[in-house]
Amino acid sequence: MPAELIEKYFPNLTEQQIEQFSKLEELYGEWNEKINVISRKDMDSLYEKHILHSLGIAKVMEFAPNTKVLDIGTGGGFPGIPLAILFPHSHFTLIDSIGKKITVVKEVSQAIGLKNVTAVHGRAENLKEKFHFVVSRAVTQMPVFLRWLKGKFEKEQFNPKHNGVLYLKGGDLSEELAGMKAEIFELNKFFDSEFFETKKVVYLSKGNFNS
Ligand SMILES: C[S@@+](CC[C@H](N)C(=O)[O-])C[C@H]1O[C@@H](n2cnc3c(N)ncnc32)[C@H](O)[C@@H]1O
Repeated sequence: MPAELIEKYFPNLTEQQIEQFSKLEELYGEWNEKINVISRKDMDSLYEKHILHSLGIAKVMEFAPNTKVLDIGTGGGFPGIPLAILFPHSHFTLIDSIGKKITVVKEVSQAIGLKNVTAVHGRAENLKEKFHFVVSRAVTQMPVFLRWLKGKFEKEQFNPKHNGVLYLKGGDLSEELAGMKAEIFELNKFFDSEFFETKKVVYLSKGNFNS
């Protein structure tokens, strides 16, 4: 079962979490027939390239209960849905500017019984809510992304150890992150596969953006 790949790296999953991860293959397979949410060539490696990749964030940050997390440009639900399965006591708001992708997020979340996901159709820069963390994967260049974060963090709740941005990136980041105080975590330290050789989690705490 492909969900075994997830158990290999996250051995403390509950039965419910294992079932939820297991169901994703069929659900995304069905949705991909109707709407192209995941590139078709990647469907065979859904668990590695999308689910485990999304969970790279969980190797860097363990979200405490009641943490509010925003996933900007979630597409079909990455990294938000895998993280919401892994952290059932945190709340995840998944936003995308394309309505049909948000339909997929809503349907998949409902089908696996996720109670901690809110799916929003809209542009991230227009969202007025406040969060503790922002996560994202493959949406835009960091300087643009940082502008979208204005007003997204509660000032009085801001604690640099417990708030910030976790961004999944590939390739060379030196130019994009020039002048920023970023911590970079190489995912091949956590996951044993060629796919992760160039993949990283960029962690930005306050000081890099106008909260
Ligand atoms: C390349 S896809 C990545 C989707 C997903 N994060 C993933 O890794 O599979 C980028 C997504 O960002 C969304 N997007 C782009 N600009 C946005 C904005 N300003 N607000 C919300 N979503 C946006 C697009 O609609 C698209 O679904």
